[in-house]
Amino acid sequence: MVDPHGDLGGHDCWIPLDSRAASTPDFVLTRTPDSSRFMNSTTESPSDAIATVRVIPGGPVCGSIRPPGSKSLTNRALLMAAFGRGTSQLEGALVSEDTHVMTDSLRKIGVEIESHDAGRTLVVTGVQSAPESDSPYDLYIANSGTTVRFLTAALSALGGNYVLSGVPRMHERPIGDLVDALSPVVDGRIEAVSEGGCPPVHIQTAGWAKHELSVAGSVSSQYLSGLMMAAPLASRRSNQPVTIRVVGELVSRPYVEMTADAMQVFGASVELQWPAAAQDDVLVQISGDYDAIGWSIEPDASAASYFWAAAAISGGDVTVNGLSRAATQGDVAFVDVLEMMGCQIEEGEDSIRVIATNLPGGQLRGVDVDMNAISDTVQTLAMVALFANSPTRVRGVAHNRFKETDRIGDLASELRKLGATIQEHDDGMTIHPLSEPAVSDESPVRLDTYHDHRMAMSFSLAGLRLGGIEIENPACTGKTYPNYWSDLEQLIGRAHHWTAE
Ligand SMILES: O=C(O)C1=C[C@@H](OP(=O)(O)O)[C@@H](O)[C@H](O)C1
Ligand SMILES: C=C(OP(=O)(O)O)C(=O)O
Repeated sequence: MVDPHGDLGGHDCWIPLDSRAASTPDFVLTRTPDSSRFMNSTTESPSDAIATVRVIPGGPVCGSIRPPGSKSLTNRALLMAAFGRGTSQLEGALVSEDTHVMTDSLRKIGVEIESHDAGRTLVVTGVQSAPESDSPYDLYIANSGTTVRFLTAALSALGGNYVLSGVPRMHERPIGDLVDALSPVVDGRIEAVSEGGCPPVHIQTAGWAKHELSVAGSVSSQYLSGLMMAAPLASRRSNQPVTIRVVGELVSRPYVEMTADAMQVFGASVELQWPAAAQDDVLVQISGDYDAIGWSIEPDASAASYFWAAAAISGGDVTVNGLSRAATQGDVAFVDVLEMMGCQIEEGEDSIRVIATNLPGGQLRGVDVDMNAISDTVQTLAMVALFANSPTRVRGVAHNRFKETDRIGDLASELRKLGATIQEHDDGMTIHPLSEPAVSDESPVRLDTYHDHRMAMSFSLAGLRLGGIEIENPACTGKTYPNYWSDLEQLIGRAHHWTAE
């Protein structure tokens, strides 16, 4: 028994991940040779695939971990390096489906990307002009919102002929507001062909002909981020700064600040003007171009939320390394919500530790919280809220209905299967404490994940306290975190239970 921090007040804690010598993960996801399915390559043969996983409940989770690189930063960095001047080196990149479809698409249109250290180091040589082709480039973007929205904007500014398509759910995820922003400015045509303005997206342009745009931001901030990152490509042609006006509400503001920060790291100049009054519009002015740089990518803060929540839910003590409150990613603010619920937060120079070992009576408090800025952590919070002593109201996340799945309606359905009382609201939900669980080792419950990585990772947290939770299609974490299950096993110090199809 190792006490990783030395002040755990008599709680039983496991050996911290960082100090466990030569531990071998029990679960490593790899694709089957035909790429059609995932399998656990430590125990399964290529013909098997994983059907469900159960996390075995136990005591407090204590230890430390460094999640893989940020998806949002990796896909921004890839895009800017791909169209920058010279060769950039990205360290600590995320290796996952969302970043794979970005690198794959960029390579397809002629961007040279060398991969080292199993994909965590990427050397990218930028291209400056539209690729030649008689027929459109077919780019597969799976269900990656960042990839389709960032590429749509950038490729329309670069010029060329492209079709971007993905999985069926991607063809239900809106991109109409971005296409409407681009249609009046492109020299050519752009169209989202599925009902309601959803991908596939068809692009055939010779770049942008104008340098003033308006975009709506109430469905996704990725439209504005995409336009901002595309602007330097358009400025090359016009030699004029680009001005973007956001009409109406803008969701997920920290991601726009992240875009501006990252663009400045790559040498572009960005002036972001936030409205002084509610009725004013957000205004962005962009000039300059992208230089080649060396950049080290932060660990993913949305992924970190699962480990911080594991401490809160289990009365444990978890340190996430590589992130501080000064991180570029807004999702580090998830620890503020845990603090409101009663957890103690300790910030190191390059780490954030969540301590829940000294909660009075082990009790978390329910909270009333606007999560518009940190909407990827709503599912994580919902799991913590089940174990609080009063209801939790989540506000400001109507846009969560447009993500990998309807993250309000579908989340409510799955929580109800566990016996929870949930009220659904237009802009969020109320989660009542789980007083009488409808799940146990004797009466297992199978939770659907809707191909949503965050559903799967969040449900694993409920499994730390409740026996019998079977999470279907655990491989869907591959969208942003292929090694989630083995990292969790190592952190909690016990193996999960797997079933094959
Ligand atoms: O810009 C980004 O990197 C992201 C923005 C957010 O999307 P919305 O702006 O659609 O909320 C977030 O949910 C997504 O995971 C990543
Ligand atoms: C919403 C998400 O991803 P995206 O919009 O980039 O597909 C997410 O990762 O939770």
